[in-house]
Amino acid sequence: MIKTIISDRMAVIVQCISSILVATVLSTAVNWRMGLVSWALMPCHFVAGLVQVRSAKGFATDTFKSHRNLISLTSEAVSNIRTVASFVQEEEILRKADLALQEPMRISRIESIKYGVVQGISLCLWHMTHAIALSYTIVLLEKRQATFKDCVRSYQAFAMTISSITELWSLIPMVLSAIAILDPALDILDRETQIVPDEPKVTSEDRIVGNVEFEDVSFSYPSRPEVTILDSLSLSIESGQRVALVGPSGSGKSTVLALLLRFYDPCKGRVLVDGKDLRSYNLKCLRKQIGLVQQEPILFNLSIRENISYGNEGASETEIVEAAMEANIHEFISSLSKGYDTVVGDKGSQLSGGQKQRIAVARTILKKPVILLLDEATSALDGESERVVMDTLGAKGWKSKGELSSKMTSITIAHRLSTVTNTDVIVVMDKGEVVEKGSHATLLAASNGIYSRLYSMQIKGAKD
Ligand SMILES: Nc1ncnc2c1ncn2[C@@H]1O[C@H](COP(=O)(O)OP(=O)(O)OP(=O)(O)O)[C@@H](O)[C@H]1O
Repeated sequence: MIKTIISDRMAVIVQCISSILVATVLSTAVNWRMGLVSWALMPCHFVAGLVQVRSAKGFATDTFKSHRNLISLTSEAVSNIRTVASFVQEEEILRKADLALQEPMRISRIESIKYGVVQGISLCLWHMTHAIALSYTIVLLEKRQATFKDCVRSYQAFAMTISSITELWSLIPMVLSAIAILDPALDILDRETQIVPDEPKVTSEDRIVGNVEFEDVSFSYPSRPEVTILDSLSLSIESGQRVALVGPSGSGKSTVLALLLRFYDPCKGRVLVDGKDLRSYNLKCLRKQIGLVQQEPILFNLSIRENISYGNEGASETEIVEAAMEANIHEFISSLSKGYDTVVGDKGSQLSGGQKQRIAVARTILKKPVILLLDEATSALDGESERVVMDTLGAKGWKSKGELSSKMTSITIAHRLSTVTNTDVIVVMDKGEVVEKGSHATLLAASNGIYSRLYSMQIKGAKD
């Protein structure tokens, strides 16, 4: 609609405006008295048009808002079609869609009637101006203040302005609909990030080694500022260390990763990498050195090769295959008839959860991050595959600051504790605080601890 307005309608709008100007000047040039009448009647046209526009504006905006509910319902239902089908919610979605359409229909009915009445009134006003102009032409003729020829010419020129004004106003509702569509889009485009108002330039200092420190960090999400998620959390991780974050759901584990990636800034305290506050780093440069694999990996409707090399477009075929081997997915890819050229479908829908996770791990391995963040990244893998992937990741090390770091720093979040028994340090979180910290053996030895309780429960569950 915006394209139509800009490319087609704009030309008509310019044409109308120039016709109005030319016709009024022409009418004045032929007979100045008639010209003055044209000018005098012009405000009537505009008042009529203004009334129309005001009614049209409400019409366009309200229906757009009500349709937005329907659009969000439909797109959500389509993208989550399996969940909808498994809960047999098709009828319910249709019912909700029907309900969502009631409001636009009601508004449309009322507004159409209102719009029709207003349109009628303004047309009546325009015809009245015709009548006034014609009556005045007769007066001029009777008083012999103009010849019949000039009266006809001048009146015809005046009549041209009316048709142009009518056409101009009839385009206004369409322009307003386009603005109603454009407004929310521009709102999003104009949003400024609060994270990097003044991004520092990239310096050699921005190359990191991978020491991480949370210094007395407190945090609440901007959408729920009254709920404290992290409460004076302090945590120190050395370069190359493999750390696991465990604890009850909602204890703030993923939030720790979000702060490290600087998706948010802490409300209190500091997050430091190599002793330097995250806020002093060039954000893009910092994020390039941190790899994140999430539980629900985001794959694109592209080939497996393109999905693995996403963000590393320059990677060679050998590097891609190596990454796939390390993520324990090469064998599966090779078994496909199109191999690495297989397209994975929308959001990777043609792959299993574990295959998607391994492709996401391969993508991150290819990125060669200095710090690796795994948020339930291997939860969909069977025990054997998970062990292979975790062992590969645990042994990884990249060149940083000109030296080969022994291992990359990794922070792993896992609910399945068997995933993290081999890590150097296990940090147990509860209600946004670190409540226990140590190796698997140390934490298990404290028989009253949360970790040992969680672990025995999982072992018992597995045996049962
Ligand atoms: N974007 C957000 N806005 C508001 N609150 C949020 C947001 N994301 C998470 N939370 C809240 O923050 C708290 C901590 O969430 P977080 O995801 O860090 O926990 P978690 O320990 O990783 O949980 P899980 O193990 O279930 O993934 C939760 O109570 C959650 O409801």
